Amino acid sequence: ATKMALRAGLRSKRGLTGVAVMRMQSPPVNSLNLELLTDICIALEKLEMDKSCRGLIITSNQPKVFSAGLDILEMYGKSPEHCGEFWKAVQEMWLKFYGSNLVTIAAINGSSPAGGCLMAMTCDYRIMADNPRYSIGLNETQLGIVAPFWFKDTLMNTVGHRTTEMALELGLLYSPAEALKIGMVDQLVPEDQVLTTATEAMTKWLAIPDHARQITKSMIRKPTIDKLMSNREDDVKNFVKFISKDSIQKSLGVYLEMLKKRKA
Ligand SMILES: CCCCCCCCCCC/C=C/C(=O)SCCNC(=O)CCNC(=O)[C@H](O)C(C)(C)COP(=O)(O)OP(=O)(O)OC[C@H]1O[C@@H](n2cnc3c(N)ncnc32)[C@H](O)[C@@H]1OP(=O)(O)O
Repeated sequence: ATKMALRAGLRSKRGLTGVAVMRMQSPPVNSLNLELLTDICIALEKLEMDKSCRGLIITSNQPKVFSAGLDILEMYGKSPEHCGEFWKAVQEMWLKFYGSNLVTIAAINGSSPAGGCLMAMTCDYRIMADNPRYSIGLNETQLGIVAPFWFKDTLMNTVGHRTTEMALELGLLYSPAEALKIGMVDQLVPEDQVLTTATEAMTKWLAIPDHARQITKSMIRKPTIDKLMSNREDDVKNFVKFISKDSIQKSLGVYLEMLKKRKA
């Protein structure tokens, strides 16, 4: 049986029509594997074609975690062919979200490292739970891996050049308060208010005529999207070559062990 990895539906409560809520529910930590990425892309594609849908809130059904980022098990000990397929799915998710015509809001109700942070940053607006135990950021270098140029571009477009240098080179994970300070997230609220606040924020964004907002969004994001679009195949090749290196595989193995030991 196929596992439902997310729920998407159009809500009509409190006068808020045309807004879908996508809840990632891939236990234990919503790590982005091929199945979840594919489900997310298909759901977004359907919403994008649905004329009654104008906005999307993405959140998590897992406690304490928005998304643990890319599933390391999809990149560790796998064939080059598998790694290539996986990377295409990551690219697809980014392209669909970053270029979405919908108003997209991330309701970040838990930690959101690496690919989880990337996903949140593709949205138009980010609301995070004000819990100092949670963290968000692009921590790739801490795993001994390198975030590709389009991860870097997304971060730079969000927080600026100097902050990106520090954040990316040091692989920094920020507390919600720090993330707000550097502009990685836009608003902090108590944990139980993340979704309602996202709904309120959505009302403000939906007050703008769609065509004007969409053209403006595209004008700002298109150069970044085009850069990946014109380099997709090379980017896959680079990823496969990089991730297949013995030294990188070793780093990933050590990191996975560390995650397990930390738990014990
Ligand atoms: C020259 C340039 C070329 C460039 C080419 C490209 C190069 C490659 C670029 C790749 C980009 C990668 C992006 C990523 O997203 S990598 C993933 C990074 N993610 C992390 O570092 C997060 C790790 N996880 C955590 O910190 C915690 O799990 C978290 C805070 C999210 C939750 O903590 P919690 O205590 O609630 O949960 P546990 O740690 O106990 O985890 C539960 C189980 O889940 C496993 N787990 C966690 N995260 C992942 C993951 N990302 N992938 C796979 N598995 C994960 C964890 O091991 C536990 O498993 P067990 O129950 O079996 O022990």
